[in-house]
Amino acid sequence: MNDAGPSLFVKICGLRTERDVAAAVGAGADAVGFVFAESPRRVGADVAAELVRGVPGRVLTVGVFRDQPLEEVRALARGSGVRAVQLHGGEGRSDYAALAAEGWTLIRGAGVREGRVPSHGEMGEDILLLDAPVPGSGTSWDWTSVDGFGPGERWLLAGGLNAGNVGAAVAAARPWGVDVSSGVEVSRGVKEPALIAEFVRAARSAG
Ligand SMILES: O=C(O)c1ccccc1N[C@@H]1O[C@H](COP(=O)(O)O)[C@@H](O)[C@H]1O
Repeated sequence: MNDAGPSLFVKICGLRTERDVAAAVGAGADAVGFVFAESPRRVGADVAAELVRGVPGRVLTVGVFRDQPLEEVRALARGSGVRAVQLHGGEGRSDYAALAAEGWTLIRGAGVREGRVPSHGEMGEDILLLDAPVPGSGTSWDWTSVDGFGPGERWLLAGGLNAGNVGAAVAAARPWGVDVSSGVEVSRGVKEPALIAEFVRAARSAG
């Protein structure tokens, strides 16, 4: 995985077509996400596998799940060939431990409610993703409520980001990386290459 180093790690999520993947990879994204949870962005394992094959090794491929049985997560992650699993539901420590033992990089999606910011590593995740309470909804939250992550802690800021606000969000919260879906779409589930390029540029110049 690109360890981001001094520059901001950028993930583009909810890709559904070869055009989306080409736009994200061409713009210089560090990670691309494929949604297997209930969503207008949902893809099946076969479509995702085809898309994953077109992603260069320097880019982390991520499968996104929400409240799905562990067996289903395993089957979709294996079938698609993603290298990381992002969990957004009520999965427990034992689920994280089982998936970690099988070698996936684990991202924990956690909603920030009423300013309560979860701690990094509570479930044994590699990367914490702080999001709005409803993931993938394009809703933002109070980024200034984040305080106290150490420089070595890998956490992604997500929720309602776009090229116009990512600079201010990064300045306020100082994340390790950022993640976007709705903010690079022209309509729900439909990505726009120009918005992806603009987002990556804005994020990179902020971080
Ligand atoms: O995108 C979805 O539909 C989705 C469904 C279930 C879990 C997570 C989902 N997406 C994640 O939501 C955030 C950001 O979303 P947005 O930019 O506010 O639209 C991102 O982490 C996606 O991976």
